[in-house]
Amino acid sequence: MSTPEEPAPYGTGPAAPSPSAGTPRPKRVRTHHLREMKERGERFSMLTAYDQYAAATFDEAGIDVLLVGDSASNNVFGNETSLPVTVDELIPLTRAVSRSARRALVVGDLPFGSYQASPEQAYLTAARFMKEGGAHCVKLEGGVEMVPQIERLTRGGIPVMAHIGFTPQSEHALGGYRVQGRGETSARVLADAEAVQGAGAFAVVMEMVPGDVAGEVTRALSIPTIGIGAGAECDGQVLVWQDAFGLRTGTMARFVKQYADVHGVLLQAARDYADDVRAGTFPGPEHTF
Ligand SMILES: Nc1nc(=O)c2c([nH]1)NC[C@@H]1CN(c3ccc(C(=O)N[C@@H](CCC(=O)O)C(=O)O)cc3)CN21
Ligand SMILES: CC(C)C(=O)C(=O)O
Ligand SMILES: [Mg+2]
Repeated sequence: MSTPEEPAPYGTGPAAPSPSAGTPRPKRVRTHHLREMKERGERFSMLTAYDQYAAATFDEAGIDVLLVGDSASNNVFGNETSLPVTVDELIPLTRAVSRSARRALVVGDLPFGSYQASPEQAYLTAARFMKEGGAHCVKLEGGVEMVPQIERLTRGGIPVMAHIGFTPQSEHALGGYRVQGRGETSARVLADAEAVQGAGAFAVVMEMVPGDVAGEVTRALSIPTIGIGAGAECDGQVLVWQDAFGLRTGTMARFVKQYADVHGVLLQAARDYADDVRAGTFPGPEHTF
C-alpha cells in the first residue's frame, strides 16, 4: 500500500548550496542580540529577501536581519499593492530564505487579513510561518490596536517585530503613501511605539515617520527601532532589496538609496545571450558534448 508523499519538514533536507558552503556556520543573530546592539549604540541592517540566492548572498554580506516581506506581493508576484498576497504564497518563500540564511535572523511578514481578526487568528498564522516556513520570528503591522495580538504571540513563544507609522496594508485607510506623525500626530506614533513595546514586541519598524519623531521614539524605547524613511536616528535600517540594488526601475520613494544597477546588468546579460543565440555563437564547441 502506498502512502501519499508528504513534503519533507523544514530542516530535514540538506542545506541548499550557498557561496559560503563548507565554512563553519556563523553564530546566529537572535532577537536579544539586536537589543544588545542598541544598548552598545551599534547600528544593524535588514533587507528583504524572497528566495535562496538573495538570502545566501545578503547573509554572506553580513546583513543582520532578512525580512520575507509581504512586499513580495509587488516584488515577486507582480501585484500593485501588498494587499493580495496570501499566507500560502509567502510560506514557501519564507522556507527558501530560512534554509539559505546561516547567520541572519529571518522574519516572516504576516500578510493582510491573516492576523487582524483576532489574537487566535494571529497565533495560528504566525505558527505556520514558524513551523512550515522556518521563520525565527514574525512581523505584523499596527500599534495600539495590535496589543492583544502581540501579547498572544509573545506568550505563545513567537517573537514579534511590530511595524508602525505608514503601514502599507492599511494604505486605503491611510489615504495613500503618506508620511505619518507630522505635527500633532507625532503623539500617535509615540503611543503606538510604547504600546507595542509594552505588549512584548522585541523590535519595531517605523515607516515614513519624520526623522526627529523617529529619533524621539528611538530614545524613548528600550527595544530597537528599524527605520524605512524614518531618518538616521533609528537603531537599524531596512530597505526592499529590488529598490536598493536597482532591480526595480521607475519612480522610487525618497527614502531609497540605489547601491547597484542589477536591472542594467541583467538586461545586458540577457541581450548578449539572445544576440549569441541568434548569431549562432552560443553554444560553442566548449559547451557541446
Ligand atoms: N518595492 C517596494 N518598495 C517598498 O518600499 C515597499 C513595497 N515595494 N511594497 C510595500 C510597501 C509600499 N511602500 C511604499 C510605496 C511607495 C512610497 C512612496 O511613493 N513614497 C513617496 C511619497 C511620500 C509622501 O507622499 O510623503 C516618497 O517620495 O517617498 C512609499 C512606500 C513601502 N513598501
Ligand atoms: C518595507 C518592509 C518593512 C516591509 O514590511 C516589507 O517589505 O514588506
Ligand atoms: Mg511588509
